[in-house]
Amino acid sequence: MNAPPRQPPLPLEQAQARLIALAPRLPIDHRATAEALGHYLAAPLVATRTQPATALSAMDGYALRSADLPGPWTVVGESAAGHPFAGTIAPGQAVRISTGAAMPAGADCVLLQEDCARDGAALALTGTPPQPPSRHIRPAGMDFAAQDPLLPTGTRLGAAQIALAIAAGHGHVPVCRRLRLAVIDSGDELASAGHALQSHQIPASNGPMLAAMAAALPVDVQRIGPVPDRLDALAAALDSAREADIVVTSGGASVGDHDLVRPALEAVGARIDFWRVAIKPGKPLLVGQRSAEGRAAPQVILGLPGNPASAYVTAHLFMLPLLRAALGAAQPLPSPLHMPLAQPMPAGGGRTEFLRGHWDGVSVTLDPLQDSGAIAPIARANCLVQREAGAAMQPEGSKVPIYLLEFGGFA
Ligand SMILES: Nc1nc2c(c(=O)[nH]1)N[C@H]1C(S)=C(S)[C@@H](COP(=O)(O)OP(=O)(O)OC[C@H]3O[C@@H](n4cnc5c(N)ncnc54)[C@H](O)[C@@H]3O)O[C@H]1N2
Ligand code: MOO
Repeated sequence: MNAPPRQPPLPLEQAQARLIALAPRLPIDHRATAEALGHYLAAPLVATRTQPATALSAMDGYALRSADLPGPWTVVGESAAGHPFAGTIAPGQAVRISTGAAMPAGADCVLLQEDCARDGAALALTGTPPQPPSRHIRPAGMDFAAQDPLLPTGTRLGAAQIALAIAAGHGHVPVCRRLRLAVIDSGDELASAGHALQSHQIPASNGPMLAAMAAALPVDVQRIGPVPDRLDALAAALDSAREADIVVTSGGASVGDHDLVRPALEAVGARIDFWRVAIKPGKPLLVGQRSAEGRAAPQVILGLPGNPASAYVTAHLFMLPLLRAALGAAQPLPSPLHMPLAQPMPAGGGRTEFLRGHWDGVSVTLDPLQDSGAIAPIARANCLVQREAGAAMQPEGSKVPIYLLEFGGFA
């Protein structure tokens, strides 16, 4: 049998760009805005209304004409939030006004109630008038005006973006449909969580970890496995994942006799796009694609290494960016912060590394245990620290690129 030509591992950025270019674009759906949390806008958000639609008071007090300062005035009515004053203010008149209430016609000034005294309908200035007189007025369109572009395509909808879309008049927003992700644990040594273990077994922790990482995105996860190290079993697992937009496997991606993800992919007719990336941990990462009848876009299969830290790091660098790209994110890749080291960082090796670390808000400490098979360090880390291949030793205080991890550390 001819061995496949062995390409050198791809540089990280090249591998990420190739994977993102394969991301299946999902059909667009119009979802109720209040239910679109975590989705990405599939079109720019444009205001359909003006906010505020009319000038409002920002404080509780009295609306009046600044030309009449320093008073006195006669209070002729009230403007409360949702209940505007119907008339027009004439010279010498004032209207009781509350925060968020419409400015009456003719008024151009709000006097704080703390700066005046009222006796029946008589109102007198006791403090300092506002400077400028319009200080406590929110003009019409202060926030946005109808037709204003508010958010670009690819913006993630969090709480504030949902508030803006609702305020801008969008009861529904265009977003992709939810993504279908299949996560396959593979390895003869794996047992499902909760099962009694023999000494040669370990709990299958990667699948739940990867599903949890995807949970913040609009993704429905199908968990498969643990699947034994047999070609037919892996091919059957891949077959049961045929409806998924994206399949993520963990384990069996390396060069051992029982590393069968690659042959299984070939057995189910997938095309391997690339295998191996020059990063540590995570080198044996595998990317393939398969087309199927009735499928608009080929399914992407991402084979992550089995070592838990390798799976965790590659899920941050590849799985989440792939999911975000498929969901229409403008910026699918994570961006680093640059933070000072609390300790010297030893020289780099032959691959770009992602060390498990802890940022305490001031500086970054590297975890003493960097074995890619260790789970405790990924659970206490709140950041990944990037060290370039061949980097010289970096002294304490040097700024290094770090990637913050959600739910990281003991916080
Ligand atoms: N001769 C070589 N050996 C290895 C190489 C190499 O280049 N030459 N690469 C090493 C690197 S780097 C990595 S990373 C690992 C990855 O191997 P696999 O992706 O084939 O993973 P497995 O061998 O199946 O498992 C590795 C390790 O992880 C544990 N594991 C697997 N799945 C899970 C899971 N779902 N939950 C928890 N733990 C899991 C598994 O028990 C093993 O301990 O290969 C090196 N070898
Ligand atoms: O690249 Mo492997 O992921 O070092 O352990």
